[in-house]
Amino acid sequence: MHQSPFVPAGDWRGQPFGPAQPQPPQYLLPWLAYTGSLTAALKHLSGGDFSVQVLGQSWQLPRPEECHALHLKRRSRALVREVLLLGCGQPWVYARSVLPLRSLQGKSRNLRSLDNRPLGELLFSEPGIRRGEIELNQLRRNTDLQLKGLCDKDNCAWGRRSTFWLRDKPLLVAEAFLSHFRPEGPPIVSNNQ
Ligand SMILES: C=C(O[C@@H]1C=C(C(=O)O)C=C[C@H]1O)C(=O)O
Repeated sequence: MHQSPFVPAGDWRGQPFGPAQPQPPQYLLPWLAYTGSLTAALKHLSGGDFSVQVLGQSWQLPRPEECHALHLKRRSRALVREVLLLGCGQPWVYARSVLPLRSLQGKSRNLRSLDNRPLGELLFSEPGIRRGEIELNQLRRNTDLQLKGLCDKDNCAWGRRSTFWLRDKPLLVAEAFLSHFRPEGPPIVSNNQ
């Protein structure tokens, strides 16, 4: 049984976080709020030394909070894709995408067989793609798994999630920025990406 390396530590919340909430580190704020393609920004930051490592991609029952976000009935199955995005050979981002069957029909069927092509390259090439609100959360590492170099001492990573609408069908994408990810500035995208 595939175990997910991360689970949400709290509730997903829109921005800005209230003063009583734990605050993300300053250097991550522009990356957590970034509405463009994270893939394109990571490719620029890594000087092109970027790759996707697929941890798992299978038809599953999404988590209750994912079903709620996708307005899915509780017993609906979805294609759950979990990846690590690596920059300069280091794991920079963990991503979990939940793709309902009804969103993977017709022209969107190609999303079923992405392999190690980045989901973002396909989504952001679609002229009609829309992105909903970005919500933030801390994701807690599943300590049953021996995934090294992913979190700081508190076993948590700051993450975000948003729903993409492709041909009016929802896709839920969550990303967590890992301990190796230490950008010196905000996301920048090269002109040719
Ligand atoms: C949505 C994007 O796609 C990225 C690539 C993913 C993948 O290949 O599974 C998942 C989430 C994103 O980090 C993006 O680039 O913004």
